Amino acid sequence: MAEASTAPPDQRVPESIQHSVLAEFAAGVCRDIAGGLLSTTGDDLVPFLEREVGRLRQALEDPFALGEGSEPRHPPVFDRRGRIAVATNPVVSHRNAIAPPMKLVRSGDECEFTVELPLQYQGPPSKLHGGYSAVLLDEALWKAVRVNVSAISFTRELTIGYERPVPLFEPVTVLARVTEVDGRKTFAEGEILAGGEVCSRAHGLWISPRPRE
Ligand SMILES: CCCCCCCCCCCC(=O)SCCNC(=O)CCNC(=O)[C@H](O)C(C)(C)COP(=O)(O)OP(=O)(O)OC[C@H]1O[C@@H](n2cnc3c(N)ncnc32)[C@H](O)[C@@H]1OP(=O)(O)O
Repeated sequence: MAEASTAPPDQRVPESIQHSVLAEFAAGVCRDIAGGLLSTTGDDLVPFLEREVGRLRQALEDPFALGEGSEPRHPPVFDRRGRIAVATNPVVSHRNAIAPPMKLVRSGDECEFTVELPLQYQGPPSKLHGGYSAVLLDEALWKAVRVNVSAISFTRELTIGYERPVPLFEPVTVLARVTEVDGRKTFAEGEILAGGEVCSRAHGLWISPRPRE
């Protein structure tokens, strides 16, 4: 049996829409298993796992039925050779089981995302782990920089203020915008909101690398 490759995805065999749909479905099952392992105890554990494995087995019996008449939930990105690029991003990619995934709902001067965090992101009871708030904000502010500045930039500084806990199990909004562009430096800010109230604020600096000599 072939082992899972650790090579970067662009070195793998070409993807199809159907493979992409199957992989996204499998990632969704993995997410449900990750959350369920934390909320399912005692005698409920075995039936829970059987159910989840059954969902995967059913999909594998007719893998391409999943894709019939449907588009991947995450529109495919094509590489320079016209192949589907595998989106590895650990915050927004539907194919990455670690990603919640956070969804971009508006893009422009301000970027808006929505996300609902299950139990595997818990810090305080029923609240989001603070480190994960920083992950969401890093991604959102980076996206605002990416949309508004042509050169690719990387996070140089990120400051987070935690004003209220971010709740799990309900939709929260993440907003981000650029505040200043100064040569290779771009400053951005943003917030996580729940029920219309700001829970966390972030500001930071993104820098595009110096052009190679
Ligand atoms: C294919 C891609 C897909 C990309 C896909 C990405 C997916 C989304 C990821 C989300 C975003 C991330 O997490 S990105 C990953 C996390 N970040 C990283 O790994 C970045 C690691 N850091 C770096 O690689 C580097 O530090 C860079 C490239 C960011 C900057 O390098 P550099 O060019 O050498 O920078 P440096 O000279 O130190 O600073 C540049 C200028 O900024 C000034 N400066 C530095 N800090 C500050 C500061 N706090 N406030 C004001 N100014 C500052 C300096 O004085 C200098 O001014 P002057 O002398 O010019 O006047």
